[in-house]
Amino acid sequence: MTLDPFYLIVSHVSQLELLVPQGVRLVQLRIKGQPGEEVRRQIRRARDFCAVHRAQLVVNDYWQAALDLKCRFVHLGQEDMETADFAALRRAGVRFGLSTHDEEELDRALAHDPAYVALGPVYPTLLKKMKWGPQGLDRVRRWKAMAGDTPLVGIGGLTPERLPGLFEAGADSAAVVTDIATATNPEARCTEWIKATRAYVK
Ligand SMILES: Cc1ncc(COP(=O)(O)OP(=O)(O)O)c(N)n1
Ligand SMILES: Cc1ncsc1CCOP(=O)(O)O
Ligand SMILES: [Mg+2]
Repeated sequence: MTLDPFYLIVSHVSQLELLVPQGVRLVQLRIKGQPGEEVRRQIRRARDFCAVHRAQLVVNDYWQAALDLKCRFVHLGQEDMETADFAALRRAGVRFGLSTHDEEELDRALAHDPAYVALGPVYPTLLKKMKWGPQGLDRVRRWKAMAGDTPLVGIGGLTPERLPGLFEAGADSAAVVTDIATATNPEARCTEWIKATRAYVK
């Protein structure tokens, strides 16, 4: 499976509705700290919006809601993997991407035959406190070699300026939250990302 090289991550469906029409092909809805009903309302809205705009929606964390609402793709972290029903996801044909931060996690993730593995944080991130320091581009290179045919997503502290290094190191896709969410003009910044990643479409 080929992944678009630009992987946008948003925290609310309204951001998705603002940015996807710029030409985003791969977008994750990463909702935190909301009641279940609100989460499902946003997932439903994102699902329908992405279908109209031919963007691939990835639902973060809420794999059961994704199954119930007939979404096709989820992202799971290591803790999420402990509770996820992989058999049910497979039966429903729901693809999944998995977070990894060290080699043990990478081995565990690859054993599930995911649609991609993500490595982060490649650079320092402001989004959340993490127990891992910046992984760096050598680690991206190593992950690419170990992941074989499984696509590799880089995440954490990415900016358009950092993309050539990331892709040269072997990443297939670059995921971003902060650089776009905190931009003075997120739409314009999103367009910059789209332009900066087009050369890496496979
Ligand atoms: C593409 C991508 N990579 C990594 C993550 C992080 O997932 P996780 O470790 O479960 O942390 P939260 O995002 O749930 O806080 C991601 N969401 N997307
Ligand atoms: C959720 C997550 N997982 C690894 S880094 C990260 C933060 C997102 O990256 P950024 O906000 O720096 O673009
Ligand atoms: Mg998670």
